[in-house]
This record gives sequence, structure tokens and C-alpha cells, in this order.
Amino acid sequence: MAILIYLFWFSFLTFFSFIFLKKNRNPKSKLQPPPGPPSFPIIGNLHLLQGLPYRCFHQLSLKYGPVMLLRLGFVPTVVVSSREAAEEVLKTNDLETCSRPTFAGPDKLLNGSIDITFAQYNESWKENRKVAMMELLNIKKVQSFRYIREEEMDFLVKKVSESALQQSPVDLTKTFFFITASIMCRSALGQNLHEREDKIEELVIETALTLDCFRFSDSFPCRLGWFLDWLFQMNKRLNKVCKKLDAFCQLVIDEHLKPDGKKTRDPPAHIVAGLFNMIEKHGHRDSSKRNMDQIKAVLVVKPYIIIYDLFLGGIDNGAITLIWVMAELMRNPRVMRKAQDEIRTILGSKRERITEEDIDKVEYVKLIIKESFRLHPPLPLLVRKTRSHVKIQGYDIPPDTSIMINIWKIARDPKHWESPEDFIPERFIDSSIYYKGQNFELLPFGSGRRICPGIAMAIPILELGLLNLLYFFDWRLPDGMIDQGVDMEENGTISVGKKRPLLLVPRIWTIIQGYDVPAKTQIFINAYAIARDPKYWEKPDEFNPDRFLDCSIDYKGLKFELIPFGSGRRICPGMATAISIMELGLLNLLYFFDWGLPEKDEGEEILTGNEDAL
Ligand code: HEM
Repeated sequence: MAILIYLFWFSFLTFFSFIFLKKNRNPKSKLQPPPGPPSFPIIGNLHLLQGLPYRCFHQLSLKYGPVMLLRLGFVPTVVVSSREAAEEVLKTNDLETCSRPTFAGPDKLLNGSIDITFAQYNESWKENRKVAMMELLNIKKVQSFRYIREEEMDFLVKKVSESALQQSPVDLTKTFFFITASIMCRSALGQNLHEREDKIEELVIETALTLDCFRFSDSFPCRLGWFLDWLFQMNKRLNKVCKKLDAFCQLVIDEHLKPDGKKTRDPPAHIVAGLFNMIEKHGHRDSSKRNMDQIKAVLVVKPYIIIYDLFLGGIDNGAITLIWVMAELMRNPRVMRKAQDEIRTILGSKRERITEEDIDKVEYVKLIIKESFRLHPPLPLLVRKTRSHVKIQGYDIPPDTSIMINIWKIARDPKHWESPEDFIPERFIDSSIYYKGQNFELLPFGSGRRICPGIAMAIPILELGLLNLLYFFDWRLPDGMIDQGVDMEENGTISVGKKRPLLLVPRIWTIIQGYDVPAKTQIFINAYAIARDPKYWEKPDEFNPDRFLDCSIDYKGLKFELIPFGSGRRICPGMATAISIMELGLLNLLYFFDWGLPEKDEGEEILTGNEDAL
């Protein structure tokens, strides 16, 4: 079927190519375009993109250089693959290159891309971004959500502990998506996912996967593209996701608008409230002038688009990053061991909880996250569109040209990175390279006017998550997967995550008197020796019940110098019955009888230690 579709499409386009060929040639153009591979009419260089786009671009850049021109269908696209060229785009020419090309998926989802992420550079984008910063993403707001992040991490530890006790694998992909979704939904929307039955994190994954699909209209932004999308039912799945997302957004808005709406402990001034306040200020809620339908139309659109940005930007990228970090740590046991040693030494062995105050104490965790961003940026291609003519590395690039910056390739460029393919967090010790858009060899959050506004929100989630996972647990691959190791296959075109779920078996960190005790070790506790230890007992070998007069030592498992019934989870459940039998028995034996030793010889035997005679 796939071959038939491909053949149909190819012959269809080739036929049309001859008709369009003449029209597309412009011999009078003075443009000096960047070099690039020869292209077919109509399809251009689309046939060269087989596999993950950033890897294909990397291969092509080896031949055509760090600034090359591709034709992706009808869309001229300049691919930038060097730090210097990236700096020229994102810093020198930021204003001229800070628009975005139109993508059919988001365009449909958002009724014309009037959100933040996919919006053209215009007043509406500026306003939306300002509101998002004001109401949700500035440092002060982010700090006010600290208790939410800490509570959610406590929940994470509890869930993982349950699997650890059963020694069963945890699907970390699902777990991380749930945790990031839960944090984002509580912080931004006042929605507590623990109280909801629908699986929002699954909707996030589904939305991301659906948007990531190839669409003809991305490369042929004309009727031909729409027709082909319609013909091959490319939007069927998207329509379904739109409906689900719509229902969720509507629910958030309805709950917000209800005067007696659900009260939660979480901050009421979340971003939805902020947007409504903004609309109110602008007079859109003046019901005397507008009818209710109009008002609702305005009210629905803004929160909806911001909710959408949070879904993709906030949840997807955060979860993807944590998954990559854990996968790399499993592949690099040296780094895992070092991180755990450092965290556990600094935080000590008696912690029941880790808070954000602990984050700055452990530098190595920050280096690990940086290194993971370098090797696995969740968005490996930054996508821009020129607003006017720009010159990049001496090449002229006309307005309305898409620019893709291959940050994946730049972060592995041997010109800037020693052993670029290896996971070495130590490379950042004493290095001034940071990921906030100033150093163009490391751009996981982009740079310039379109830099990710969610950095302050994203980083504490990653750091706190990793601290918890490495402090409380040791990790191993599930039985049967140990020989294969961790697979690192990638998936996706816009955001790129690990293709297969990451399954790992946790073990609760066990430390006894400073000694690390590995999983599945047998432990014998010598209760006999402890109960005769002269450190705790005077004349320990003497039978002297009086030692317990006015003494708080009991045998119920709370005083560890006397544990005849054991202690903890496995304490003897028959203790109470046994004690009643013994007490009643002894009472009877002592009340009704006097006792003496048997005849002399046998008594002597007992006194000399022959207990069988008793
Ligand atoms: C590990 C986590 C994250 C990564 C790696 C990441 C990465 C990025 C990147 C590379 C961009 C494009 C920047 C550019 O074009 O120069 C971006 C844009 C954006 N991100 Fe993030 N992001 C993350 C988390 C978040 C969070 C937590 C939020 C919000 C809560 C968020 C919201 C956005 C928005 C709204 C944009 C669009 C900005 C614009 O076009 O003006 N991101 N992000």
C-alpha cells in the first residue's frame, strides 16, 4: 500500500513538474544563494530526507557546507550547521529572522497559528509571550510553584518505591510524562491530574506524535498540498486529537469561569486567570456591549492557545530530557556512580525528602543535565523564517525563506567539543558555556527573541527530578535486557525523544553504617549477640528481670537492643498472641505450683549445662 501511495505521488508530482518548471526559473535573479544539492522540479530535495531530518542535514552539510540551500517541495530552506553561522542568524540578524514558517499541523490545531511557538513575528505573538512571562514563567512565579514540584517529586519517589519493593521494572517514559504533565497542569492551569480520570499525559504524547507527522501541505503550501493531505487522510488523526484537546481546554475554561468553581490549594493566579484579567482590562468582557457568544469566542481562543504551548513546550521537552538523562546514565555507570556518591555524600544518609534547597549543593547533577542537552537536545532543529533579506556567512537569503539551525550537529562539532560523541559531564567543569542562548555551540533552548521562555520553569523540574531518582534509588536494566544494554534509538522530527520506552528496575538505596549494601544481599541480624552486648546491658549474661524496672526497653521492635520478634515490615505478626499465651502460661505455672529440680544426679547435669535433661 505504502509503495502504491509513493508511486502515485511521485508520478503525480513529476507530471506537474514539467508544467511548473519554466515558471520557477528566474534567470534574472541577482541572488547568490548558498550551495546545495541539485533539486528535482516540484519535489526539490525532499527525496534526500530519508530518516531523521537533522541527521540527513548533517550528512548533506558535510558535502555542501555549514550554510546550504535545500528545496523542500516549494519551500526554500536554508540549513545552518555551524556555531558561527548560527550566531549570525540568532544574534546579528535576530530581528530579521525571528518569524516562523507555517506548519500545517499546528496551523489546523490553532486556527491559524496565533499561539506563541508557531506564530509569525507580530503584535499578537508579542502580547501572548508577554502574558505567558508575566503570569507563569517569570522567576517569581516559578518560585511560587516550588511546593508543587516538591510534592509531585514526593509522589514520584513513592511510586518508584512501590516498584522497587516488588523488584518490577518502571516505565520511566510514562512516569516522566505524568510527572511533568502533573507539575505543568497544577502550576499553570490549576488542574490536579491525581484527581482526574482521563490520562492527560497520554494526550500530550498523542498530540506531539500527531503534529510530528509528515504533511504534504508543509512542503506544498498551496491547494496541491491540501488536496494531497485530504487524499491520503493525513489529518484524520489530527482531527481526533483536536477534539480531545478542545474538550480539555474547554473544561479548564469552564471551571475557571464558574463562580463557585472547584477550589484547589494551588495558586488561583494561574495563567488562565491572567489571560482573563488581560481580556477584562481590554474591555472584551463588557457584556453590555457584546453578546455572550462573542465574549466566549474571545475568551476561549487565548487560554486555548497558551494551554497548547504549555502542552507541547512544557511537558514534552521536559519529559524527553529526563528520559535521555537516565538512558545516558545507564550507559555510563561511571557517571551514575559518581553522581550518586556525590549526592549521597553531600545530602547524608538520613534524608526522607529532597527539596529545591538541595539543588545548588550538588554541582555534578547540573553538569549531567548540560551534557544531556548537548547530546540530546529535545528540539534538534531551530526553525525560523526570514522577514527581509539577510546575509549569512556571505550568502544572500531572501525574505520568507525558512531557516533551520541544526543545533544537534553544532553541539557535536569536533571543532568545539573534544570526544564529541562521548557523554562526559566533566567537560563543563570550569567552562563558561551555558545553555541560555549566549553560547552558540550549545543551544537547547534556542536564542534571541524566540528563545524558550520556559527555561526557569524547566530547569528545577529536571534538577529536582534527577536528584530524587539518584538519591533514593539504584537502577538496573530488567532481567533479559542486560546483555542488549540501553537502546538509544531516536524518534520524531520536531521534538526528538527516545523511540522505545525506558524500562528500568529501581532498588531503594540501602546504606548500613556507611556501607552500601547491594541489591539481593542476604542480611542476618544477630539478635542474640545484640541482646548480650555489654555496650547496652549490664552483666549481660545474668538472668535479671529487675533490669527492666523503670526501663523503656520493650520487645515490640522499636528498641533495637531487644528484638526477639524482629522489627519493621517483617516483624512477627503473632507477637500479641504469643505474649498472651506466655504470660498466662507463666501465671498458671507460678500460681498453682512450686517447682524444684529433679533428683540430685539429673539436677547436677542441668547445672553443668546439659539442657536436654530439663
Ligand atoms: C527541557 C525543557 C525545554 C526545552 C529543551 C525547550 C526548548 C525550546 C526551544 C529550542 C524553543 C525554540 C527556541 C527558538 O526558536 O530559538 C522553545 C520555544 C518555546 N518554549 Fe521551550 N523548552 C523547554 C521547556 C519549556 C517549558 C517548561 C515551557 C513553558 C512552560 C516552554 C515554552 C516554550 C514556548 C512558549 C516557546 C515558543 C517561544 C517563541 O516562539 O517565542 N518550553 N523551547
